[in-house]
Amino acid sequence: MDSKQFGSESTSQVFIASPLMIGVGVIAIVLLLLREAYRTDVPKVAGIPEVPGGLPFVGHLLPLGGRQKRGDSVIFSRWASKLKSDIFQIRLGSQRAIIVSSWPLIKDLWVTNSNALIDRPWQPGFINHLGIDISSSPMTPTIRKCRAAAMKALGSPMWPSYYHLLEPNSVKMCQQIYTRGQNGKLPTDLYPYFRQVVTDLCLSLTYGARMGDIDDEFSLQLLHALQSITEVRSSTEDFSHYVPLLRLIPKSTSKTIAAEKVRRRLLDILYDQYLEKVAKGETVNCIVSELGKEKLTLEELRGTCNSLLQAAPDTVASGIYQAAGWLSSHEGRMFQPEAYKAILDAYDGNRDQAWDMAFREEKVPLIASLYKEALRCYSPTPFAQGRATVKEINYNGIKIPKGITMIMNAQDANLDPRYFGHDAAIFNPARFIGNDSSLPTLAFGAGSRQCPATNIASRIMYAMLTRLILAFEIKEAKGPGMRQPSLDKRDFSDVHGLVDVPRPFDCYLVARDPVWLQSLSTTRGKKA
Ligand code: HEM
Repeated sequence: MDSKQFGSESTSQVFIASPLMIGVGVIAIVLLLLREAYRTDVPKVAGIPEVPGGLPFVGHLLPLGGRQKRGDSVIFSRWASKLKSDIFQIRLGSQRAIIVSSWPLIKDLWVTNSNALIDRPWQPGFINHLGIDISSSPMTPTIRKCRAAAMKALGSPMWPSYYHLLEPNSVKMCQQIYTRGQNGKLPTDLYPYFRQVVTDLCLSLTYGARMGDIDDEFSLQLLHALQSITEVRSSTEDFSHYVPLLRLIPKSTSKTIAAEKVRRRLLDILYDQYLEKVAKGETVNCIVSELGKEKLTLEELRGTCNSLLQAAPDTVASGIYQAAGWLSSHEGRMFQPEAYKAILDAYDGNRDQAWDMAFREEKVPLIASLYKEALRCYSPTPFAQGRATVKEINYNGIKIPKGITMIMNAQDANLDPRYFGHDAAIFNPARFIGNDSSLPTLAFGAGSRQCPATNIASRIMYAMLTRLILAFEIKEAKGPGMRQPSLDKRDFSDVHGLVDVPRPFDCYLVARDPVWLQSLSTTRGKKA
């Protein structure tokens, strides 16, 4: 056989093999696509209605993730009404999820069956870039240890060591608002102020750092990175987190990877600063200094710190901000004199004492009720955060299988007239007076993975609102270019991930007593 012959034979062999291979390939791909199109991690659950119209591959993802300029809670709520059912199932790509929207059902499942709902669903393409992350991980032994360390750092025995941060920061905040806003002549956006106070606390309790220790650019970069990660967490925006086939397409980078790189670099700087302080002989009390004592590895400690820093700034700031937005509205302005009087009455008219005690006790039922109502009406995390079952639950004869995603529609339940009465849609600041329930709203979730910061976040909200009302009259900023607060309970944010960041608004803050305000010391009470 000459070389020419050999060449032509080889070509014809390839020519014969190719259609066969292509045919087999096409059949394999079609079969794979058919299998993938409707495959879910857990089969359809009998006895729970499914939202009709689920598409191949993506299931019910299409209207979610803010693609209709509405949060997932609002879409869930529409589906619940259409199906006339407080419990239904959907397909998030290949992830089957059960959505629950009534208070009694959520209580039965999240609280009564707390142990069965202790895991979090895995969000591939997100969580694998974050390292240890309490909020998004199943309850592994590592997460259990980190969560215990977080609970300890956030527990009430630790609060006295945080007063020396919160108290001066909130004084500084009020004095800055007064000066920069020229005592109500210029409009003020309160959000950055609230976020600053909470971030400073969290930096201190995690890495022993302060916002003041670091320049503005650093804080802004850190806050931006934290917010970018929060926007992706539990979000249905990115199909590839739910559709396995899409994860086969290589991604050179993503928003999460970029934000995590920045977050890691900045937190490494904070960690190095901590080590420098220790090397100089300073005593720094923070979570990182517990290394060794808590039997956590360095990576676990960092994971704990990152999880707290990640969860805190926007949630707490969002809660206080919406309360302040309502206070600046027409109804809120009518309420302010009553709130001011209630605070003074609780302290026999002693304004200094009322100011001093704001972080130390919740003595004014009306203010406690105000922050709870703000959290009810404007839940910063409207669909809490998904859970995954670790065992089968038999619920009224329905078998909810192990491994399924469970999502509470906290926003819907918080606004449910069947639970809160005919005026559930109205912001009533006195609603929670006399209600000492340990679960007044579902803003912090419920059960085994309820927010570990529920109490401290509530106290911060209480104290910040008390001080704001003592210091200022808050007025709506009207006129050209002025932004009004978004007070629609189901539409106050343009961010549709896990945390709703309220739309910005302006207000005027007029000091009730400028001399008194300026006389306040950033230590405690009045300047000497
Ligand atoms: C008003 C403020 C806050 C709100 C509305 C809020 C809301 C929530 C919600 C709904 C969850 C999920 C709960 C569940 O699955 O049942 C959660 C979890 C969590 N929150 Fe908060 N949170 C707030 C403030 C904070 C703060 C200040 C921190 C830290 C300093 C924090 C740290 C965490 C952590 C670490 C988790 C994960 C717990 C786990 O998965 O075991 N949160 N939060």
